[in-house]
Amino acid sequence: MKVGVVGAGLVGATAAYALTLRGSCSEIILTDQNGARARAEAQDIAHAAPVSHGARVGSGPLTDLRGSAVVIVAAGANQKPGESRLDLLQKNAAIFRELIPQVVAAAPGATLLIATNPVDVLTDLTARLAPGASVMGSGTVLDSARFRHLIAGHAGVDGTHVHGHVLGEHGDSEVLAWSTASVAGLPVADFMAARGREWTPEIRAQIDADTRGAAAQIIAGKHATYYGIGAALARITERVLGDRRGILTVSAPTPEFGVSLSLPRVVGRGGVLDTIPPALTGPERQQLERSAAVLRDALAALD
Ligand SMILES: NC(=O)C1=CN([C@@H]2O[C@H](COP(=O)(O)OP(=O)(O)OC[C@H]3O[C@@H](n4cnc5c(N)ncnc54)[C@H](O)[C@@H]3O)[C@@H](O)[C@H]2O)C=CC1
Ligand SMILES: CC(=O)C(=O)O
Repeated sequence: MKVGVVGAGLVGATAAYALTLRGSCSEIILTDQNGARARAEAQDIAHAAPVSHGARVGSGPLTDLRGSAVVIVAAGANQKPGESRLDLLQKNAAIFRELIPQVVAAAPGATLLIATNPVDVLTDLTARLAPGASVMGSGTVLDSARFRHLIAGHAGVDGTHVHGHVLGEHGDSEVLAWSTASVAGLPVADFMAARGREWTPEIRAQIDADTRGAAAQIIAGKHATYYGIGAALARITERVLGDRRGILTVSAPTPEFGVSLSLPRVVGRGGVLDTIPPALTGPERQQLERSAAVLRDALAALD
């Protein structure tokens, strides 16, 4: 039940904090090229352990990842205001080419959970750099949470009872699969009608814009996003550690599309156990094809 975190910046440290508060694992090791940062974050998070679930939280070099069942990779540059995730590709790919072989050497057998952006293309790159390893990206787990949160706000209910998937790229071309969305088992429009809530094409369009634009809005306000992704990474990790077989829209190499992207997948011990083909409408399927094409172009730019 040991989890490694590579990159102890805002995302890596927040994931470690979420794992600690949720009692997701018994040991967490933070590692970063900035050793002082990793040490300080580990020390700070360790102080939350005795008042939560008692996880052992430490820091060290990459070799200390040995024995990790899951290694979360959040090392690399984040977006500056106005930058897209794909703008980070060449910079973060260079980091991954050096880093991933060292991670695999230190923690053979670990499931590698990629968070660094552009997460889909870096998931593909990691799968190439670590042949045979279990590799997935956090994909659109965060975007699906944003989608559910926004629907829940209009429905006037707790977001855990809202279901709905964002598919494709974790990025500008992502697809809000409205046909998969439901509240209390009802299609969203039916639920809103049953509760007498306002539900119009304009509200749907605003939810689309706010889901797609959430990262840019938050980055404009505070330079980075980390709480949502921290919780999402903890949840994905728990599904692997506990072999929970949760359905999550993680990113993984997908032969049908020739690239890593997000689809609903069964996640348990060993990572992605199965992919559930979503029943999409024609226009949703076309959007998904377009999103895959964006990612294929980005991947080709790496070669
Ligand atoms: N997948 C998702 O949904 C999300 C992904 N992200 C991405 O996560 C990544 C990290 O973002 P932040 O934590 O905000 O950035 P940050 O700048 O706070 O942290 C990045 C850390 O990576 C470390 N690092 C860089 N190169 C390294 C190397 N070779 N070895 C070890 N450590 C190295 C840096 O020292 C730094 O501590 C970015 O690419 C960001 O875009 C951010 C939010 C959501
Ligand atoms: C930064 C990023 O990828 C997000 O918050 O969605």
